[in-house]
Amino acid sequence: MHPDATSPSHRIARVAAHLNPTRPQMEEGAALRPAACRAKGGAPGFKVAVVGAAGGIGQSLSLLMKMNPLVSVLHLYDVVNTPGVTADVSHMDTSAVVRGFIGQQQLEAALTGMDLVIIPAGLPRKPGMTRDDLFNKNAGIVRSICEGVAKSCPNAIVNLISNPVNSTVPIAAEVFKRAGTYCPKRLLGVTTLDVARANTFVAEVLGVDPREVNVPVVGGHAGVTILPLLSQVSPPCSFTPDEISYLTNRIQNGGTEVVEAKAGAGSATLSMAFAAAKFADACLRGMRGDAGIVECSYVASESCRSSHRR
Ligand SMILES: NC(=O)c1ccc[n+]([C@@H]2O[C@H](COP(=O)([O-])OP(=O)(O)OC[C@H]3O[C@@H](n4cnc5c(N)ncnc54)[C@H](O)[C@@H]3O)[C@@H](O)[C@H]2O)c1
Ligand SMILES: O=C(O)C[C@H](O)C(=O)O
Repeated sequence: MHPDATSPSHRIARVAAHLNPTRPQMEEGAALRPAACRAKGGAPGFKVAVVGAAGGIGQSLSLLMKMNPLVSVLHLYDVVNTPGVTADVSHMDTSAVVRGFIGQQQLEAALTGMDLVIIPAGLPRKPGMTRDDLFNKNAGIVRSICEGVAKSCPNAIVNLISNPVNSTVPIAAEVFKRAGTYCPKRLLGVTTLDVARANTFVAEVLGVDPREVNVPVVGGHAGVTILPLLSQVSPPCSFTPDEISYLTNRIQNGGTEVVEAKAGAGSATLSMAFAAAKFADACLRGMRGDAGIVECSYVASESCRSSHRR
Protein backbone atom coordinates (compact mmCIF):
# COMPACT_ATOMS: atom_id res chain seq x y z
CA MET A 1 0.00 0.00 0.00
CA HIS A 2 1.34 3.41 -0.90
CA PRO A 3 1.88 5.69 2.12
CA ASP A 4 -0.05 8.46 0.42
CA ALA A 5 -3.18 6.32 0.73
CA THR A 6 -3.60 7.76 4.21
CA SER A 7 -5.68 10.83 4.94
CA PRO A 8 -5.56 12.94 8.11
CA SER A 9 -9.00 11.75 9.11
CA HIS A 10 -7.59 8.23 9.56
CA ARG A 11 -5.35 9.23 12.31
CA ILE A 12 -6.62 11.00 15.40
CA ALA A 13 -8.56 8.94 17.84
CA ARG A 14 -9.95 9.38 21.29
CA VAL A 15 -8.57 6.36 23.02
CA ALA A 16 -11.22 6.32 25.71
CA ALA A 17 -13.92 6.25 23.03
CA HIS A 18 -12.10 3.44 21.26
CA LEU A 19 -11.81 1.05 24.13
CA ASN A 20 -14.35 -1.12 25.80
CA PRO A 21 -13.84 -0.66 29.52
CA THR A 22 -12.54 -3.96 30.82
CA ARG A 23 -12.55 -4.71 34.50
CA PRO A 24 -9.02 -5.28 35.82
CA GLN A 25 -8.41 -8.98 36.26
CA MET A 26 -6.80 -10.88 39.10
CA GLU A 27 -3.54 -12.69 38.69
CA GLU A 28 -4.13 -16.45 38.75
CA GLY A 29 -0.70 -17.87 37.98
CA ALA A 30 0.37 -18.94 41.48
CA ALA A 31 0.79 -22.54 40.34
CA LEU A 32 3.55 -21.46 37.93
CA ARG A 33 5.79 -20.08 40.67
CA PRO A 34 8.53 -22.04 42.43
CA ALA A 35 7.35 -24.11 45.41
CA ALA A 36 9.29 -21.88 47.81
CA CYS A 37 7.12 -18.86 46.93
CA ARG A 38 4.01 -17.92 48.86
CA ALA A 39 0.92 -17.08 46.85
CA LYS A 40 0.98 -13.46 45.70
CA GLY A 41 -1.64 -11.04 46.94
CA GLY A 42 -3.44 -10.98 43.61
CA ALA A 43 -2.93 -7.34 42.67
CA PRO A 44 -5.65 -6.18 40.30
CA GLY A 45 -4.49 -5.02 36.91
CA PHE A 46 -4.33 -5.77 33.23
CA LYS A 47 -2.61 -8.58 31.37
CA VAL A 48 -0.22 -7.26 28.76
CA ALA A 49 1.90 -9.07 26.16
CA VAL A 50 4.93 -7.63 24.38
CA VAL A 51 5.49 -9.53 21.10
CA GLY A 52 9.03 -9.00 19.86
CA ALA A 53 10.17 -8.53 23.46
CA ALA A 54 13.83 -9.40 22.87
CA GLY A 55 14.39 -6.70 20.23
CA GLY A 56 15.73 -3.19 20.47
CA ILE A 57 12.32 -1.71 21.22
CA GLY A 58 11.00 -4.83 22.94
CA GLN A 59 13.57 -4.95 25.74
CA SER A 60 13.17 -1.32 26.84
CA LEU A 61 9.42 -1.53 26.39
CA SER A 62 9.29 -4.66 28.56
CA LEU A 63 11.17 -2.78 31.27
CA LEU A 64 8.79 0.18 31.06
CA MET A 65 5.67 -2.02 31.11
CA LYS A 66 7.04 -3.86 34.16
CA MET A 67 7.13 -0.43 35.84
CA ASN A 68 3.48 0.31 35.01
CA PRO A 69 1.30 -0.14 38.11
CA LEU A 70 -1.74 -0.92 35.95
CA VAL A 71 -0.10 -4.13 34.70
CA SER A 72 -0.54 -7.26 36.82
CA VAL A 73 0.74 -9.87 34.34
CA LEU A 74 3.39 -9.22 31.68
CA HIS A 75 4.00 -11.83 28.98
CA LEU A 76 7.21 -11.47 26.97
CA TYR A 77 7.24 -13.30 23.63
CA ASP A 78 9.85 -13.48 20.87
CA VAL A 79 11.24 -16.08 18.49
CA VAL A 80 14.68 -15.73 20.15
CA ASN A 81 16.29 -14.75 23.48
CA THR A 82 13.18 -14.35 25.62
CA PRO A 83 14.47 -16.45 28.56
CA GLY A 84 17.26 -13.95 29.27
CA VAL A 85 15.09 -10.87 28.89
CA THR A 86 12.39 -12.44 31.07
CA ALA A 87 14.82 -13.43 33.83
CA ASP A 88 16.31 -9.94 33.78
CA VAL A 89 13.05 -7.96 33.80
CA SER A 90 11.42 -10.30 36.34
CA HIS A 91 13.93 -9.25 39.02
CA MET A 92 12.53 -5.70 39.08
CA ASP A 93 10.61 -5.28 42.34
CA THR A 94 7.41 -3.96 40.81
CA SER A 95 4.11 -5.76 41.04
CA ALA A 96 3.63 -7.25 37.54
CA VAL A 97 4.28 -10.98 37.28
CA VAL A 98 6.53 -11.67 34.27
CA ARG A 99 6.43 -14.81 32.13
CA GLY A 100 8.52 -15.55 29.05
CA PHE A 101 7.56 -17.44 25.89
CA ILE A 102 9.73 -18.40 22.94
CA GLY A 103 8.93 -19.64 19.44
CA GLN A 104 5.78 -20.12 17.41
CA GLN A 105 4.67 -23.13 19.46
CA GLN A 106 4.39 -20.90 22.56
CA LEU A 107 2.59 -18.01 20.87
CA GLU A 108 -0.83 -19.27 21.92
CA ALA A 109 0.18 -19.54 25.58
CA ALA A 110 1.78 -16.09 25.40
CA LEU A 111 -1.41 -14.48 24.10
CA THR A 112 -4.16 -16.35 25.91
CA GLY A 113 -6.12 -14.06 28.23
CA MET A 114 -4.27 -10.86 27.31
CA ASP A 115 -6.07 -7.51 27.57
CA LEU A 116 -3.45 -5.58 25.60
CA VAL A 117 -0.97 -6.90 23.01
CA ILE A 118 1.91 -4.60 21.99
CA ILE A 119 3.72 -5.67 18.81
CA PRO A 120 7.24 -4.35 18.11
CA ALA A 121 8.21 -7.52 16.15
CA GLY A 122 9.95 -7.25 12.81
CA LEU A 123 12.92 -5.88 10.95
CA PRO A 124 14.07 -2.26 11.40
CA ARG A 125 15.39 -0.01 8.60
CA LYS A 126 18.98 0.57 7.60
CA PRO A 127 20.27 3.80 5.97
CA GLY A 128 18.97 4.19 2.41
CA MET A 129 15.83 2.11 3.03
CA THR A 130 12.26 3.37 3.22
CA ARG A 131 9.79 1.85 5.65
CA ASP A 132 8.05 0.27 2.67
CA ASP A 133 11.23 -1.73 1.99
CA LEU A 134 10.39 -3.67 5.20
CA PHE A 135 7.01 -4.71 3.84
CA ASN A 136 7.87 -8.14 2.42
CA LYS A 137 9.43 -9.43 5.63
CA ASN A 138 7.29 -7.69 8.24
CA ALA A 139 3.92 -8.32 6.59
CA GLY A 140 4.32 -12.06 7.17
CA ILE A 141 5.49 -11.57 10.77
CA VAL A 142 2.53 -9.31 11.59
CA ARG A 143 0.11 -11.66 9.87
CA SER A 144 1.20 -14.70 11.90
CA ILE A 145 1.13 -12.77 15.18
CA CYS A 146 -2.33 -11.36 14.44
CA GLU A 147 -3.60 -14.85 13.57
CA GLY A 148 -2.47 -15.77 17.07
CA VAL A 149 -4.28 -12.76 18.56
CA ALA A 150 -7.50 -13.66 16.69
CA LYS A 151 -7.31 -17.17 18.10
CA SER A 152 -6.09 -16.62 21.66
CA CYS A 153 -7.22 -13.13 22.74
CA PRO A 154 -9.73 -11.85 20.17
CA ASN A 155 -10.94 -9.07 22.46
CA ALA A 156 -7.51 -7.67 23.25
CA ILE A 157 -6.51 -4.15 22.26
CA VAL A 158 -3.63 -4.35 19.77
CA ASN A 159 -0.92 -1.66 19.67
CA LEU A 160 0.93 -2.26 16.40
CA ILE A 161 4.44 -0.79 16.14
CA SER A 162 5.99 -2.89 13.33
CA ASN A 163 6.74 -0.98 10.12
CA PRO A 164 5.52 0.02 7.65
CA VAL A 165 2.68 1.00 9.99
CA ASN A 166 0.68 2.44 7.07
CA SER A 167 0.52 -1.11 5.69
CA THR A 168 0.83 -3.41 8.71
CA VAL A 169 -2.33 -1.96 10.29
CA PRO A 170 -4.45 -2.76 7.18
CA ILE A 171 -2.83 -6.23 7.07
CA ALA A 172 -3.79 -6.85 10.68
CA ALA A 173 -7.31 -5.61 9.92
CA GLU A 174 -7.63 -8.14 7.08
CA VAL A 175 -6.43 -10.98 9.32
CA PHE A 176 -9.00 -10.06 11.96
CA LYS A 177 -11.76 -9.68 9.35
CA ARG A 178 -11.00 -13.14 7.98
CA ALA A 179 -11.11 -14.55 11.52
CA GLY A 180 -14.38 -12.73 12.24
CA THR A 181 -12.85 -10.82 15.17
CA TYR A 182 -12.22 -7.41 13.59
CA CYS A 183 -13.12 -4.33 15.59
CA PRO A 184 -11.49 -1.10 14.36
CA LYS A 185 -11.66 0.29 17.89
CA ARG A 186 -9.24 -2.39 19.08
CA LEU A 187 -6.59 -2.07 16.38
CA LEU A 188 -4.29 0.92 16.89
CA GLY A 189 -1.16 1.74 14.87
CA VAL A 190 1.34 3.33 17.23
CA THR A 191 2.37 6.78 15.99
CA THR A 192 3.12 8.30 19.38
CA LEU A 193 6.78 8.74 18.46
CA ASP A 194 5.76 11.32 15.85
CA VAL A 195 3.93 13.23 18.60
CA ALA A 196 6.91 12.92 20.96
CA ARG A 197 9.22 14.26 18.27
CA ALA A 198 6.83 17.06 17.40
CA ASN A 199 6.53 18.06 21.06
CA THR A 200 10.32 17.98 21.47
CA PHE A 201 11.17 19.97 18.34
CA VAL A 202 8.39 22.54 18.85
CA ALA A 203 9.48 23.01 22.48
CA GLU A 204 13.05 23.62 21.28
CA VAL A 205 11.86 26.32 18.89
CA LEU A 206 9.64 27.94 21.53
CA GLY A 207 12.24 27.58 24.28
CA VAL A 208 9.87 25.78 26.66
CA ASP A 209 9.70 22.44 28.48
CA PRO A 210 8.47 19.71 26.03
CA ARG A 211 6.15 18.38 28.74
CA GLU A 212 4.17 21.60 28.46
CA VAL A 213 3.61 21.19 24.71
CA ASN A 214 1.10 19.03 22.85
CA VAL A 215 1.25 18.84 19.06
CA PRO A 216 -1.43 16.71 17.39
CA VAL A 217 0.09 14.67 14.55
CA VAL A 218 -2.39 13.09 12.14
CA GLY A 219 -2.11 11.13 8.89
CA GLY A 220 0.14 8.09 8.63
CA HIS A 221 3.62 7.10 9.76
CA ALA A 222 5.85 7.62 6.71
CA GLY A 223 7.35 10.78 5.24
CA VAL A 224 4.77 13.23 3.93
CA THR A 225 1.88 11.20 5.39
CA ILE A 226 3.07 12.39 8.85
CA LEU A 227 1.10 15.61 9.34
CA PRO A 228 1.94 17.71 12.40
CA LEU A 229 -0.90 20.17 13.01
CA LEU A 230 1.23 23.17 13.90
CA SER A 231 -1.82 25.44 13.91
CA GLN A 232 -3.34 23.31 16.70
CA VAL A 233 -0.46 23.30 19.17
CA SER A 234 -1.34 23.51 22.80
CA PRO A 235 -0.74 25.98 24.41
CA PRO A 236 -1.68 28.18 21.42
CA CYS A 237 1.32 29.70 19.63
CA SER A 238 2.36 30.85 16.17
CA PHE A 239 5.36 30.15 13.95
CA THR A 240 7.12 32.00 11.14
CA PRO A 241 7.02 30.37 7.68
CA ASP A 242 10.66 29.32 8.14
CA GLU A 243 9.84 27.69 11.49
CA ILE A 244 6.89 25.84 9.96
CA SER A 245 9.05 24.55 7.14
CA TYR A 246 11.87 23.50 9.52
CA LEU A 247 9.50 21.81 11.99
CA THR A 248 7.44 19.98 9.37
CA ASN A 249 10.54 18.65 7.66
CA ARG A 250 12.24 17.58 10.90
CA ILE A 251 9.12 15.85 12.30
CA GLN A 252 8.45 14.01 9.01
CA ASN A 253 12.06 12.85 8.80
CA GLY A 254 12.70 12.14 12.49
CA GLY A 255 12.88 8.39 11.87
CA THR A 256 15.42 8.80 9.08
CA GLU A 257 17.47 11.15 11.30
CA VAL A 258 17.84 8.32 13.85
CA VAL A 259 18.42 5.61 11.21
CA GLU A 260 21.27 7.64 9.70
CA ALA A 261 22.77 8.49 13.10
CA LYS A 262 22.74 4.77 14.03
CA ALA A 263 24.56 4.08 10.74
CA GLY A 264 23.32 0.54 10.14
CA ALA A 265 22.68 -0.43 13.78
CA GLY A 266 18.90 -0.09 13.43
CA SER A 267 16.26 2.58 13.93
CA ALA A 268 14.74 4.35 16.93
CA THR A 269 14.43 1.97 19.88
CA LEU A 270 14.71 3.95 23.12
CA SER A 271 12.47 6.88 22.15
CA MET A 272 10.11 4.37 20.54
CA ALA A 273 9.91 2.26 23.70
CA PHE A 274 9.20 5.43 25.68
CA ALA A 275 6.47 6.45 23.21
CA ALA A 276 4.95 2.97 23.10
CA ALA A 277 4.88 2.76 26.89
CA LYS A 278 3.14 6.13 27.04
CA PHE A 279 0.57 5.04 24.47
CA ALA A 280 0.01 1.68 26.19
CA ASP A 281 -0.52 3.47 29.49
CA ALA A 282 -3.15 5.70 27.85
CA CYS A 283 -4.87 2.57 26.51
CA LEU A 284 -4.84 0.92 29.94
CA ARG A 285 -6.26 4.04 31.57
CA GLY A 286 -8.96 4.13 28.88
CA MET A 287 -9.73 0.46 29.47
CA ARG A 288 -10.00 1.20 33.18
CA GLY A 289 -12.67 3.75 32.30
CA ASP A 290 -10.74 6.99 32.83
CA ALA A 291 -12.29 9.92 30.98
CA GLY A 292 -10.65 12.57 28.82
CA ILE A 293 -7.81 10.52 27.38
CA VAL A 294 -6.91 11.67 23.87
CA GLU A 295 -4.05 10.22 21.84
CA CYS A 296 -3.18 10.28 18.15
CA SER A 297 -3.02 6.86 16.53
CA TYR A 298 -3.28 5.27 13.08
CA VAL A 299 -6.78 3.78 12.97
CA ALA A 300 -9.46 2.94 10.45
CA SER A 301 -11.89 5.78 10.17
CA GLU A 302 -15.02 4.23 8.60
CA SER A 303 -16.89 3.37 11.76
CA CYS A 304 -15.08 5.79 14.05
CA ARG A 305 -15.73 9.06 12.25
CA SER A 306 -18.14 10.37 14.84
CA SER A 307 -15.61 9.91 17.63
CA HIS A 308 -12.92 11.71 15.57
CA ARG A 309 -15.02 14.81 15.34
CA ARG A 310 -15.97 15.04 18.95
N1 LIG B 1 5.79 2.73 14.87
C1 LIG B 1 6.93 3.38 15.07
O1 LIG B 1 6.92 4.60 15.31
C2 LIG B 1 8.23 2.64 15.04
C3 LIG B 1 9.38 3.24 15.60
C4 LIG B 1 10.55 2.53 15.60
C5 LIG B 1 10.62 1.24 15.03
N2 LIG B 1 9.49 0.70 14.49
C6 LIG B 1 9.50 -0.65 13.92
O2 LIG B 1 9.48 -1.61 14.98
C7 LIG B 1 10.02 -2.84 14.51
C8 LIG B 1 11.02 -3.39 15.51
O3 LIG B 1 12.13 -2.54 15.62
P1 LIG B 1 13.39 -2.94 16.54
O4 LIG B 1 14.38 -1.86 16.43
O5 LIG B 1 12.94 -3.35 17.90
O6 LIG B 1 13.94 -4.23 15.75
P2 LIG B 1 14.82 -5.44 16.34
O7 LIG B 1 15.34 -6.18 15.18
O8 LIG B 1 15.79 -4.92 17.34
O9 LIG B 1 13.77 -6.32 17.12
C9 LIG B 1 12.74 -7.00 16.48
C10 LIG B 1 12.41 -8.23 17.27
O10 LIG B 1 11.32 -8.90 16.63
C11 LIG B 1 11.54 -10.28 16.79
N3 LIG B 1 10.74 -11.06 15.86
C12 LIG B 1 10.95 -11.34 14.55
N4 LIG B 1 9.96 -12.12 14.08
C13 LIG B 1 9.11 -12.34 15.11
C14 LIG B 1 7.91 -13.08 15.25
N5 LIG B 1 7.37 -13.76 14.24
N6 LIG B 1 7.30 -13.09 16.45
C15 LIG B 1 7.83 -12.40 17.50
N7 LIG B 1 8.97 -11.69 17.42
C16 LIG B 1 9.60 -11.67 16.24
C17 LIG B 1 13.05 -10.45 16.57
O11 LIG B 1 13.51 -11.69 17.06
C18 LIG B 1 13.58 -9.25 17.33
O12 LIG B 1 13.86 -9.57 18.68
C19 LIG B 1 10.61 -2.52 13.14
O13 LIG B 1 9.72 -2.95 12.13
C20 LIG B 1 10.73 -1.01 13.13
O14 LIG B 1 10.72 -0.46 11.85
C21 LIG B 1 8.31 1.38 14.48
O1 LIG C 1 12.15 5.34 10.86
C1 LIG C 1 12.05 4.15 11.11
O2 LIG C 1 12.34 3.26 10.30
C2 LIG C 1 11.58 3.72 12.46
C3 LIG C 1 10.36 4.46 12.94
O3 LIG C 1 9.30 4.37 12.06
C4 LIG C 1 10.65 5.87 13.33
O4 LIG C 1 9.85 6.76 12.99
O5 LIG C 1 11.64 6.11 14.02
